[in-house]
Amino acid sequence: MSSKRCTVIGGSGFLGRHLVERLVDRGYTVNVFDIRQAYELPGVTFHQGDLCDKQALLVALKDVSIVFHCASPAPGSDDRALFQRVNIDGTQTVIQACHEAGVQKLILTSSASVVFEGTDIKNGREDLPYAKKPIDYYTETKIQQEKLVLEACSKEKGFLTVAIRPHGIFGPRDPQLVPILVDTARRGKMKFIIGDGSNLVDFTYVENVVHGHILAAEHLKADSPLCGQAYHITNDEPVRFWDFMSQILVGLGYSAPRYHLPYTLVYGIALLLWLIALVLRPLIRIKPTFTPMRVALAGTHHYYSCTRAKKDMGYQPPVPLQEAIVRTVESYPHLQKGA
Ligand SMILES: NC(=O)c1ccc[n+]([C@@H]2O[C@H](COP(=O)([O-])OP(=O)(O)OC[C@H]3O[C@@H](n4cnc5c(N)ncnc54)[C@H](O)[C@@H]3O)[C@@H](O)[C@H]2O)c1
Ligand SMILES: CC(C)=CCC[C@@H](C)[C@H]1CC[C@H]2C3=C(CC[C@]12C)[C@@]1(C)CC[C@H](O)[C@@H](C(=O)O)[C@@H]1CC3
Repeated sequence: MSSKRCTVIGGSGFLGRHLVERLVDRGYTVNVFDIRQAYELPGVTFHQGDLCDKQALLVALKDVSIVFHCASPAPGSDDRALFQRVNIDGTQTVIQACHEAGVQKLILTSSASVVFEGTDIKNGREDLPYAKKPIDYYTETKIQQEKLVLEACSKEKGFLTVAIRPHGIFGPRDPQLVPILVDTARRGKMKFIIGDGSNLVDFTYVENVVHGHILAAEHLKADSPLCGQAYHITNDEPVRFWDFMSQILVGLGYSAPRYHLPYTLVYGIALLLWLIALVLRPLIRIKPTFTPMRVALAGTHHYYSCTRAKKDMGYQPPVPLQEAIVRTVESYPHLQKGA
């Protein structure tokens, strides 16, 4: 079995597609497994299916030595049952299918948010405990998913696993950060800075996240320190949350937020709106823009050390933050003001 045959589960998604493109450039033979086929690429074989379906997965894992698992329901979905089914039960199915297909390495896309509880994290390392009170179902199930994958690592069975924990991925084709930001600005809701605006955060360019995944796959060996470990992958350039948002907004022709609102006030309002939405759910579906999670992410410090990734796999982010912002802004001409 060639060590350059791999399957990307979730390969139609934002991160997954960038990963697939890079793998192809590096001479890998790539299968994509996803519930939808979003594009076509020479040399890539698509398998459409649900990762909870082991038989469908087994077809896509045949003769493959590396599996990248970067599928997940969208974090904004509030569907607890879906998160449980895909991120927990589905990941168990992925592990089982890897065993049956003789896959040697599984690289999971986890998230740095598995340790975030809505309060400041400054230069957080991987040995921080998992969040005891995860801020949403997405995070709750990402924690369980990461545990499952890391516990499955077995040198005896010849099945090695590692988890990559990116934070705040952005870049061309991102369906989330920039589109939500622009939509919020177009509705006139991006005038305010939550808190004093000094909170530092990691935003990570998608190509750097891809680089971290490929390094992890190539360094994961039975005698390497990567086995069964989690790694933060960031741009290693924490930035003020509101400076980052302002740069994207101004780059796209919108005004930067200017007026300050106290963090506790906005968080309280977001919590109240979330409760109202929950109570009214049987009658009407309301999706507030400023959820408690978004307010917490916008008003606290959350940046992470990637010293472990530098030491164990020689990670350095190839694309610096300023260049990444410019490339991202240029990639969204349709979201420019007035477009
Ligand atoms: N975007 C971020 O800021 C960020 C940060 C940290 C971690 N992550 C993680 O990175 C991974 C990729 O995120 P993304 O931003 O590219 O999301 P995305 O929504 O663009 O991609 C996820 C892909 O998974 C697929 N998928 C969902 N359910 C599936 C199922 N049951 N079976 C098969 N495929 C399924 C979707 O069709 C989609 O193509 C996720 O695991 C996410 O938790 C994302
Ligand atoms: C206040 C406001 C409405 C800002 C608009 C931008 C937000 C939509 C955006 C800012 C930080 C982002 C973020 C995520 C989603 C989009 C944001 C809230 C994640 C929660 C997505 C899931 C990842 O796993 C998280 C991670 O650990 O990287 C992201 C954290 C940052």
